[in-house]
Amino acid sequence: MFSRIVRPTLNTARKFSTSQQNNYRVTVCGAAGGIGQPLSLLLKLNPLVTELNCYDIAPFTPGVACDLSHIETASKVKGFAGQESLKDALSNAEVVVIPAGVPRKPGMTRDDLFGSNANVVKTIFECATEACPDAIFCIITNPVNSCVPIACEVMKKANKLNPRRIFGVSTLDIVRANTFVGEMCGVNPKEMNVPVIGGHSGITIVPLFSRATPKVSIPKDKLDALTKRVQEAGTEVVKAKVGHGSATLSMAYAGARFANSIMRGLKGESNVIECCYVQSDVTEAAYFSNPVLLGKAGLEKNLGIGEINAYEKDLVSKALPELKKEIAKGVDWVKSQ
Ligand SMILES: NC(=O)C1=CN([C@@H]2O[C@H](COP(=O)(O)OP(=O)(O)OC[C@H]3O[C@@H](n4cnc5c(N)ncnc54)[C@H](O)[C@@H]3O)[C@@H](O)[C@H]2O)C=CC1
Ligand SMILES: O=C([O-])CC(=O)C(=O)O
Repeated sequence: MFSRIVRPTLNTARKFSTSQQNNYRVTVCGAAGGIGQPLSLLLKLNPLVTELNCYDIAPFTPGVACDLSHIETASKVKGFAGQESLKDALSNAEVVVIPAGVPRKPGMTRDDLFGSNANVVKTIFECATEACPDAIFCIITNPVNSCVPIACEVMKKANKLNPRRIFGVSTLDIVRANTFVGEMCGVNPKEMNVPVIGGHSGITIVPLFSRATPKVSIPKDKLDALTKRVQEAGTEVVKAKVGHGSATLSMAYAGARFANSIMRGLKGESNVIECCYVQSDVTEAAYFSNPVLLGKAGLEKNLGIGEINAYEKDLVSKALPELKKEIAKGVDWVKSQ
């Protein structure tokens, strides 16, 4: 009997680390920040990550990498501080996750961050056109509605644009909708899946409760408040943090979930679907978030909006003018540079 028990040996540990070598080289830009640090931690724990490059302009970034490198998972962590190391940090990356840039303070809109963050995104993508043009890019930096068009325009200028590989991360909106509706209806939020479409700011965020799975019935008099809570959830956190930034921990979770889905798609897993903000012809807006099938190409298939009810159609029609304005702002800004 005892002889049949297989004990872990050094050999099996070696096998584990070898299998990891087929997985992905990931770079986090903004890795020393409020989102970047817990996001890098979650990526260090993900067996789909083989190499984790932590890049930030903050001089202590190698310290963040050193700290992470002591965690007993097989991936290798390296730290890169300062813009002169950006090219090395991005070189050969397969997945790049970008939470670099300034967060909101109370009273600001996400669009108020454009003046600081447009340039952050432009700089990273200008470097990426040389260092890792074929990587998959996951943009967290706000205003997401404008930053994704900025990234695409920079890649287009360099003749390197592949819109199937540039994503705005709106996963936190889905995570919040799942949580809020789950709490309201007595369903474990982990079991909930509420698509959220449109963009990632105020009224451009359109939760589709009619398409929630499992099916939930939300009383008519609660639907407006629930919709508004999802649309304003970022501001709820900004206010609660009283001047000390915006969502970081829930965003790190959401960013890690999205990056994990990207890597599962790259691995060839079937039926990996996430709502995300991408270049699109689904509506009159040139960028739009809705469920997409992820795969080896990045965006394998845009699944569109699907059936929505009159209430949700009205939300989409209110979202579109704002979304188009924020998209044009990003596109025009790159063209003016
Ligand atoms: N997509 C979404 O759902 C969400 C987006 N965000 C956005 O994520 C961004 C980051 O938020 P936090 O981590 O809370 O801010 P933070 O200020 O804590 O961290 C940002 C980090 O970016 C670094 N950074 C600034 N300029 C840089 C550059 N040019 N290159 C590389 N790194 C640079 C800073 O040194 C800092 O470490 C903000 O724009 C925020 O609005 C935040 C929450 C949710
Ligand atoms: O609200 C903010 O500024 C950060 C953000 O995008 C969110 O939490 O959804």
